[in-house]
Amino acid sequence: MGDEDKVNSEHNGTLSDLLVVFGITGDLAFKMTIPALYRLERSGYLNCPIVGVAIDDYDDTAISKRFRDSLENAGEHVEHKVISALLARFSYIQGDFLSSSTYDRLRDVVSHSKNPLFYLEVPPALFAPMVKLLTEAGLSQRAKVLIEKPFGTDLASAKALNKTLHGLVEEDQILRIDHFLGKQPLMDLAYIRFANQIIEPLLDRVHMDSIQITMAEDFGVDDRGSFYDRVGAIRDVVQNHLLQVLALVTMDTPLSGAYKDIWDKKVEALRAVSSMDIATSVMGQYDGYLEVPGVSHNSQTETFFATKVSIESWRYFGVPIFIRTGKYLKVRSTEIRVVFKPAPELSYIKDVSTLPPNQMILRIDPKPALRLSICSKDSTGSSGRVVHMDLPFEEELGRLPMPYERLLHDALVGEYSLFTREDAVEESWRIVQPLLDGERNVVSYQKGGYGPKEARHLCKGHLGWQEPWL
Ligand SMILES: NC(=O)C1=CN([C@@H]2O[C@H](COP(=O)(O)OP(=O)(O)OC[C@H]3O[C@@H](n4cnc5c(N)ncnc54)[C@H](OP(=O)(O)O)[C@@H]3O)[C@@H](O)[C@H]2O)C=CC1
Ligand SMILES: O=C1O[C@H](COP(=O)(O)O)[C@@H](O)[C@H](O)[C@H]1O
Repeated sequence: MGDEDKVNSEHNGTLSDLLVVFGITGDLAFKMTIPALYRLERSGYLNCPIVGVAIDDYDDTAISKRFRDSLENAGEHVEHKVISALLARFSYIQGDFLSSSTYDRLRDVVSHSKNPLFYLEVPPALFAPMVKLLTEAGLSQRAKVLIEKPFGTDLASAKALNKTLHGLVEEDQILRIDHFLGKQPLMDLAYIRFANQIIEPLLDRVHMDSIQITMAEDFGVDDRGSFYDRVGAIRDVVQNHLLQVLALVTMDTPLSGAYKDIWDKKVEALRAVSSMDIATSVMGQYDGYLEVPGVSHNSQTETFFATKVSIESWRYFGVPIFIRTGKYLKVRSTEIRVVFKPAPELSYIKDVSTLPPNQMILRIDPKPALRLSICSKDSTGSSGRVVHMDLPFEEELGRLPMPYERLLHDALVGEYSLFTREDAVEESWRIVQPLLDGERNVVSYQKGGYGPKEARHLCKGHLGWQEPWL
């Protein structure tokens, strides 16, 4: 976020002059939105009034306490000047989201705004009814509506939700959030790819063996049992986060930096991805999951998922993409790993075949960084070995904004490239849909490893899953 972002620059979206956060007393607001707004205030990026709406009665004292508790929980050092400025621009409206009187009360504030931004961080069942009530109240004409995930629960419901919303507002008034897209390394990925002659030309079937995308978590579903048990890993993180990651790794160069051009290329990339197949997928459930409060005693929900997909394009034909994610794995790590084909085994460098092939790793979490693993020769002997060239982002490139800080800022200033269009959402449901329809075979796995052993076979003929780079 640079100074130029403070004004509506080349981004061609709308500069919002009011932010209304529906669900300001909720869990997501507590964990993410309030800290993000605080950071934006501290950086001087907030220029408009903010209204929070929820059902409980909150007076100024209760709001102030909620904000301070949230910031403390986020480990934020609270500066008096900053929190005072944030609270000064904040007001609270109490009301039921399903009652038209709430929107009548909101009208007074919204009538002073040319371009309001309505952020719906509310239970997903309320997305459509709330946009309808906003529209009936005459509040949506010049507004943008920022919608949390999940957007649908399968292809049919995502299409139905899109259809309902399109009956109320235009597609370009809707911004769908996926917080992974606000992670700095994923935003930098396009730059790293397209600004480097030594990287982009190598990302093709001639040079690449495969791509591995890993999102490993070393914790379980904890207190989210009843939510997670209805969702599972595929809906929770694959359909959205990991397919967005895949689109960013494989998309072609957008025609320009305009968000619509970027969206076009991402959708094109997703359209080329094969639908996932149960035969080349593994679903697992960690031992002890059934004892988590809120989880059904005979649950078949997957807490681990691994799969292989392919891309129907001249460029990537024959390059398998391996994707895996799971709770209670050995480490917390999210990374993209490009495995290159081995160098030819010439008599001059015979031992190169004993070394792992070159790899390029983009670590998204924790500690974003880029690594190139190359084969070199040990100066004390004649044998080869693998060495790493590492670029730690924060040290080299400066402070990284948190995803919600970036996304809320972008939504406010009209930079929409990090949001998701209807066709991208529907394409990603299309890709996972066979897994939702098919007969599921969920195998158990022990905590602290890398999921069920069955997942290892997926990479047969390739390098095999690599231990994440930590
Ligand atoms: N929590 C998380 O970590 C994440 C959540 N999300 C998504 O964000 C959205 C919100 O999730 P989360 O914050 O966890 O949900 P919560 O249930 O914690 O919060 C929902 C908010 O909406 C309010 N609310 C609910 N129903 C009504 C109503 N009829 N009238 C007025 N207020 C109402 C709640 O008020 P009250 O508290 O008083 O009931 C609360 O402020 C969901 O779409 C979720 O999928 C996405 C990623 C992560
Ligand atoms: O959306 C979700 O993402 C988190 C992981 O996000 P991260 O930014 O902390 O890596 C995941 O734990 C959660 O189950 C899911 O709902």
